[in-house]
Amino acid sequence: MKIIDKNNISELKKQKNIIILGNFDGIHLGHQELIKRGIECSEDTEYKTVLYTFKTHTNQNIKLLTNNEEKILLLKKFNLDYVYFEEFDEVKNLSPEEFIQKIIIDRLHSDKVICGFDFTFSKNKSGNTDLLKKLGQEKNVKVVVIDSVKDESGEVISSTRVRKYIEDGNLSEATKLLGHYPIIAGEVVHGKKMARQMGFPTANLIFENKVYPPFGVYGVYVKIEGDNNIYNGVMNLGKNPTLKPGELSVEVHILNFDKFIYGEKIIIYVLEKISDEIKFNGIDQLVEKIGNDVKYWKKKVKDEYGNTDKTRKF
Ligand SMILES: Cc1cc2nc3c(=O)[nH]c(=O)nc-3n(C[C@H](O)[C@H](O)[C@H](O)COP(=O)(O)O)c2cc1C
Ligand SMILES: Nc1ncnc2c1ncn2[C@@H]1O[C@H](COP(=O)(O)OP(=O)(O)O)[C@@H](O)[C@H]1O
Repeated sequence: MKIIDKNNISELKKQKNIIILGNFDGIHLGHQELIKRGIECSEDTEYKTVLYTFKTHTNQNIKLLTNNEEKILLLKKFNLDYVYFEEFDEVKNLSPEEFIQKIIIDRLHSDKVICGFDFTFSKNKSGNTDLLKKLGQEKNVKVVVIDSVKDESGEVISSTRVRKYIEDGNLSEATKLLGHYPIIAGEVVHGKKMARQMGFPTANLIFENKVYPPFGVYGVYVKIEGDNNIYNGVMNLGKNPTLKPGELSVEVHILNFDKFIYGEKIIIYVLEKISDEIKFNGIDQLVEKIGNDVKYWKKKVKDEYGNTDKTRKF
């Protein structure tokens, strides 16, 4: 899977491409169905698959489930040929005709696109799937529109619903709609070097302006780039009221692990909440509390998550 943008696109001219269109925030089960259908359309043909998405989401007023790096990590498990990141500013004022001619046909060298039932495009979202089909006929571009994917109660799966579940702390429902655990990924940065002294070193990630579950301590899995193991861990997400008041952080203590991983990329899969963040008056109480969180999670992992590889949702 190659990551490309408009400056890095010459390869697309070597073949015809199927374009899979959307924002793809979260890569939930609806997105996954669309991707699979796009890949199916390319099978036994000379076509390559290009997932077309945006460097910045088309709606700038919402917090996102996934930054671009997280999106790429989640897309890796599909057999896509390319992921193309578009500058939204460049296409947002195009007319529907211009979008098809300049972007789909000329830029992406395509005559086949696939999108979801609610896809909109062009200036002021003036283009919808009907118009896309109509323009496609005129310009010899085949347009496939897939129906909405629903959950077991018949409700349409959407990024909006997943955002709400995560912000409300309903991680099991979010995981159902996503088809994978909610993830937090990034590069390990330096913290205040206090956690190690307490006996629980934590790998810190930058706290971003994105959708997070409510502040607190969570049981998680951790994957480190270049390391095939899946580690258990406990993550503290929040304000660190005892030691770093006012500082927002994401940090994870990885169980049975003792290596420096500064600068390395990790993915945290968030499973369930263990406890709230409490403000203590002394470090001893904090150390005891963290110890209890770790003990609780170790037991839970052993009793409930141990040997359940088949049910893990990565
Ligand atoms: C499992 C776990 C539970 C934590 N619970 C709390 C808590 O209840 N209250 C609190 O003020 N900080 C809590 N923390 C945060 C740490 O006390 C501390 O701020 C942090 O680990 C220092 O990190 P640093 O040295 O990496 O900067 C918790 C951390 C972990 C790993
Ligand atoms: N079990 C572990 N879990 C998380 N990080 C660990 C662990 N063992 C060693 N480390 C390393 O130690 C660092 C954390 O130590 P810590 O004292 O919390 O420093 P910092 O404040 O810089 O995060 C991590 O960034 C990582 O490189």
